[in-house]
Amino acid sequence: MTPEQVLAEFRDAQALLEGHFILSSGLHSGVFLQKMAIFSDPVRTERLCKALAAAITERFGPVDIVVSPAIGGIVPGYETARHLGARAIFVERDPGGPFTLRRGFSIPAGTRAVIVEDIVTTGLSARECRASLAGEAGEIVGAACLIDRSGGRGEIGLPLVTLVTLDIPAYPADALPPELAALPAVKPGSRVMHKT
Ligand SMILES: O=P(O)(O)OC[C@H]1O[C@H](OP(=O)(O)OP(=O)(O)O)[C@H](O)[C@@H]1O
Ligand SMILES: O=C(O)c1cc(=O)[nH]c(=O)[nH]1
Ligand SMILES: [Mg+2]
Repeated sequence: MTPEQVLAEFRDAQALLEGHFILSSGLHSGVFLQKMAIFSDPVRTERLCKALAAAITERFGPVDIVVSPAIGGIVPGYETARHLGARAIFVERDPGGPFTLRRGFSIPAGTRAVIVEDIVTTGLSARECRASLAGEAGEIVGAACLIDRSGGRGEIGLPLVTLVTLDIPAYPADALPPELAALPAVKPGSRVMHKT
C-alpha cells in the first residue's frame, strides 16, 4: 500500500479530524487521527493491517507474537497478527497506572515479538509498552504502527516500521498557537491525565 492509499483510507473513513485535541502525551494538536473510525470497519482494517504485516515480515523476518498497548493497539494488533500467522496479546493499564501484561499472556523464551501500535505521536506509549515487557524471556525485535505522525522523531528504543510518516505539529499546553488556544480542547484517548 502506498502512503497515499493509506491516507485515502483515513480520509474515506472520516478518521482525519480537525479541532483542538489533547493527546496521550499531554501535547495539544489541531489534528487527530481517529483510528476507531478505521477499526470499526473490518474490511478497511484488514487492508491496512495486511500491508503492515508485510512490512513487518520484510523488516524483521518471522514473528511469533504481536503485543499491543490497549486500547488503540488491540484491534490492529490482532488483525496484523492474523496476517503474520502470529499470536496477538496486549498490555493494559489499571486506571492511571503503567502497562502490564495480564490475563496469562507471556512472551516465552525462544519467541520473537513485535509491538504493534495504531498511531505513534511521541513514541511514549510504545516505549512504556516495551518497558512493561522487560521481564519477558522472548525477544522484542521491533515495533510497527499504521501512521507515525512524529516526523520520524518518536523514540521507542526499537526500530519502527510504519505505513506512513507524517510530521503533524503538536504543542505543549503553555505554547499553543492562538488559533488552537481559541478552540475548546477534547481528549479522545484512554490514558488518564493527572494534574501536577
Ligand atoms: O506516541 P504517543 O505520544 O504515546 O501517542 C500515541 C498513543 O496515543 C494513543 O493512545 P491513548 O493513550 O490516547 O489511548 P488509546 O490507545 O486508548 O486510544 C494511541 O493509541 C497511541 O497509543
Ligand atoms: O497522540 C495521541 O494520543 C493520538 C494522536 C492521534 O492522531 N490519534 C490518536 O489516536 N492518538
Ligand atoms: Mg494507544
